[in-house]
Amino acid sequence: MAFLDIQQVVFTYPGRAPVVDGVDWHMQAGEFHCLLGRSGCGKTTLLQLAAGLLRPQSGHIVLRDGELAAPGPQVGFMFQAPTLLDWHSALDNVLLPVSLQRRPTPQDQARALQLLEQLGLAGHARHHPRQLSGGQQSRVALARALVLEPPLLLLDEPFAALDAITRAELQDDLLRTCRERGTTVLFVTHDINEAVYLGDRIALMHHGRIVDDWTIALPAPRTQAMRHGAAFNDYCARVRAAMDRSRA
Ligand SMILES: Nc1ncnc2c1ncn2[C@@H]1O[C@H](COP(=O)(O)OP(=O)(O)OP(=O)(O)O)[C@@H](O)[C@H]1O
Repeated sequence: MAFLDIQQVVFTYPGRAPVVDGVDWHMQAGEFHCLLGRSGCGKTTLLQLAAGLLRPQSGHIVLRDGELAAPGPQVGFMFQAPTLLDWHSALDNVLLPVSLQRRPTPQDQARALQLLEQLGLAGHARHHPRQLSGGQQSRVALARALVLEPPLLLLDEPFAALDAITRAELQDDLLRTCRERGTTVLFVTHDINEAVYLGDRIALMHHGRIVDDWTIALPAPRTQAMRHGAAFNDYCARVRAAMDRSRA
């Protein structure tokens, strides 16, 4: 059985045609999948369904062996904007999902500090968001999404606002951190290059449906040098051609 099983899911906002229109998608534990598609095709809505933030009108979303009914500690999120609390330190921002449930223990603090360290922010735990760069704020948001050690991580264009170099660094940090923890990741992006670099699989969404998908057989761990190789660029060209076909 799949770790995350999206079965024939349909979702419609009131008064509109279905935005998610019969999606089937299956992920095994520890896999990293990218969801790619043009603006407005339904990617964020599908991610919100997978998070339990929206309920499908028909179909099922099964996480491990239970139907997903509501958001919970089994799912971590990160969205495009880091949305940190400016009056909290980086460390307290990372601990926020814990603080909302109970008083953080020394073990929680140690885990949050370890995440900050893994993400290259060891010296910034006491800094406030306004004292951090955009890339550093995104790292804090990523650590916050991981602090409860969710087995499933849902990411919605988390690096879209960053410059290319910072983005590439964060992609490597994300891959390493999730590999070390065995986290299963569903990652929404517009960027073909990003999807090929990160994904074990890519799903292409168009008008609420998955219209194409690819298994990316590049070696793991990914290295920046792979971006210049023939295999990488061949995958990018194939995905690009499918996106061009799905323009209508
Ligand atoms: N709360 C809402 N109420 C009504 N319609 C909505 C709502 N949220 C999204 N939509 C519509 O549903 C469609 C899909 O939106 P969604 O945000 O899922 O697309 P997306 O693929 O993530 O787009 P983008 O890449 O631009 O973020 C769009 O046409 C959007 O206008």
